[in-house]
Amino acid sequence: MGGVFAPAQPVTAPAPVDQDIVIAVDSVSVRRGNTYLVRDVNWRVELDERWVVLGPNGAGKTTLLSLASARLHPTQGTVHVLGERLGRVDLHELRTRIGLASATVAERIPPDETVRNVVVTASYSVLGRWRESYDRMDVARADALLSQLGMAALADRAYGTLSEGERKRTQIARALMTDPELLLLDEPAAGLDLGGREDLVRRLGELAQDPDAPAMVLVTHHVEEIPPGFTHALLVREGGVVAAGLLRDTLTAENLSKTFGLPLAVTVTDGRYAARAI
Ligand SMILES: Nc1ncnc2c1ncn2[C@@H]1O[C@H](COP(=O)(O)OP(=O)(O)OP(=O)(O)O)[C@@H](O)[C@H]1O
Repeated sequence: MGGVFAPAQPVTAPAPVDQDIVIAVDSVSVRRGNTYLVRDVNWRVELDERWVVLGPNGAGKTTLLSLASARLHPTQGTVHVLGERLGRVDLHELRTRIGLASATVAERIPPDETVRNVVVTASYSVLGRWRESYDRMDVARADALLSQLGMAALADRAYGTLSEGERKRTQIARALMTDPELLLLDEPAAGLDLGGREDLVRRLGELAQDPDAPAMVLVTHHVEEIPPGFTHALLVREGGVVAAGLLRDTLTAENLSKTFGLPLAVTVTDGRYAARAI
């Protein structure tokens, strides 16, 4: 893929952390009552990195993504996103610099909206077509993104008539519409059949290997869904970090077994991971 991404933008706001650091999570806990959703987490994501966040149900993955997307404040510790400290910045403005595709965002897409409008309206931070017309450049960008994601032929279809795989690709095009500095994908392959998953993994792999694409964080339960070109992994269990770092060093049988709480064997073939119980 290539062509629709502007070269990576330097972080312009005064940065209390290193400007190459896109997400800085320092000693962060999120608590609701007596329950820790995440506990004492440290995590750093740099500009040119593509991270996968992996862990079982309830491990705290979505909570971490909510912090990274400036939708949640930590109970303890500090979070910087794109050089801005949560709690000291206009969250609405910060969110316009972040692309997010998640089930929660998807639920709010009107089913009768055309695919093109679902994508193009991201420029105005609204869901649904509230304006009568859009700049031609916005429409051209939306069409270019839809084309990259294999959705050109469906641009005029109503979103509600799409298959699950087509919806996921539309959501990703929408998340990329504002040329974000950070792209967050929460379980993008959930609910897809084998063909749909493989198609999406291939497209995300192409995106991951585009040097002009934004920093990326992808949440998943399955190592099979890690696109080639992803560089780092954060393994979480019960709100805590089991291991973090370069994918090849982190995604070991030992770490994965600890993360999922059962003995697992891990294989890598042509940049694709697979895991099975032993
Ligand atoms: N408001 C809340 N009050 C109490 N517990 C909560 C609240 N929100 C989330 N939790 C709990 O925090 C834990 C972490 O939730 P989170 O959604 O971050 O996990 P996850 O790793 O994304 O899970 P999944 O893979 O199932 O989506 C879960 O056990 C969840 O039930």
